[in-house]
Amino acid sequence: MFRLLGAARARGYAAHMQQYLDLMDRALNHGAEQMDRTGTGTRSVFGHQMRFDLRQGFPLLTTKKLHLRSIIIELLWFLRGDTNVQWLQERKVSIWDEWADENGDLGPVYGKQWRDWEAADGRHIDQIRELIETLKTNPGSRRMVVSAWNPGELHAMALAPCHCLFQCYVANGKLSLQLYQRSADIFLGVPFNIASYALLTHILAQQAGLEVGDFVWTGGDCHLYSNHLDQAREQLNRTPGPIPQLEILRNPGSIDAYEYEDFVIHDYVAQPHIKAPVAV
Ligand SMILES: Nc1nc(=O)c2c([nH]1)NC[C@@H]1CN(c3ccc(C(=O)N[C@@H](CCC(=O)O)C(=O)O)cc3)CN21
Ligand SMILES: O=c1ccn([C@H]2C[C@H](O)[C@@H](COP(=O)(O)O)O2)c(=O)[nH]1
Repeated sequence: MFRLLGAARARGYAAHMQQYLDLMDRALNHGAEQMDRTGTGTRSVFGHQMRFDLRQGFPLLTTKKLHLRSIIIELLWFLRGDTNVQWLQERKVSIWDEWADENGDLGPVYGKQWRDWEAADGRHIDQIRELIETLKTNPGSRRMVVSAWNPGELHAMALAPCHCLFQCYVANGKLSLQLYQRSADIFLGVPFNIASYALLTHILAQQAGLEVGDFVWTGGDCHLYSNHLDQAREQLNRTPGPIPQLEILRNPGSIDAYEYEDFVIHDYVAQPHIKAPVAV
């Protein structure tokens, strides 16, 4: 009986992360060849959706080893409202270095827009605090949207937001979250983005006293860079492994009090890392 349940869960999970490989396969074999801002060239498709039932487990890619530490620290950095890479560098996370100026600044990117959106009338809007308040007091709301896409400040950002908007939804005590990602680097960025928003869903659910539901990933321009094609083929030859599980060791009582050490991933058995250059 337990063996059967385990097998069913593994099959469910294989379907879980198989969705990522399906997107990769679609771009590789049916994508349009495009030139892009970075001068690298891509194969891209427009419009794609994946759905991860977070009760089955945590959607961390097993067909290539991922550095979960960078993902957790980056999310905590967004939640701090921080937009300077110094805090990341002090924690040995270098994924934003290429885009920072000589002072480490990225301009008013995610952290700024999430925690301190400046309105035309001078108000400062903490979208994350307001979201948690609404999740607690009016979970049926259809307006639980957080946007990093601030057209008035795009010119000052080192990179326009890729994961630019998300919406929350509560039914039967379960929190679901859908992300709209306008531009998606399938090989490097997307595995990070899926894990990051799955983690955010767990954190928001904990703060609002809810269970987790689905994380829905919706992509706009979904592309494989031309210097990631061999790596993609290698990954497509691999089969997803069993589902890892996330444990949050304590409830720190506030969205602002999480620490890296609060998160533990269990049963993460991944195939070897595959290196790929990032397009700047
Ligand atoms: N072209 C491009 N793709 C991205 O995914 C991306 C950007 N640019 N610019 C902004 C951020 C930075 N992000 C990044 C940047 C680098 C890696 C990267 O090099 N990942 C390696 C090692 C990661 C580590 O050091 O932990 C990987 O193999 O996943 C991933 C995401 C996501 N974003
Ligand atoms: O979280 C992220 C951040 C960035 N990306 C990728 C998507 C694109 O390949 C580049 C951004 O270039 P644009 O010309 O601004 O679209 O970075 C990602 O996948 N995930």
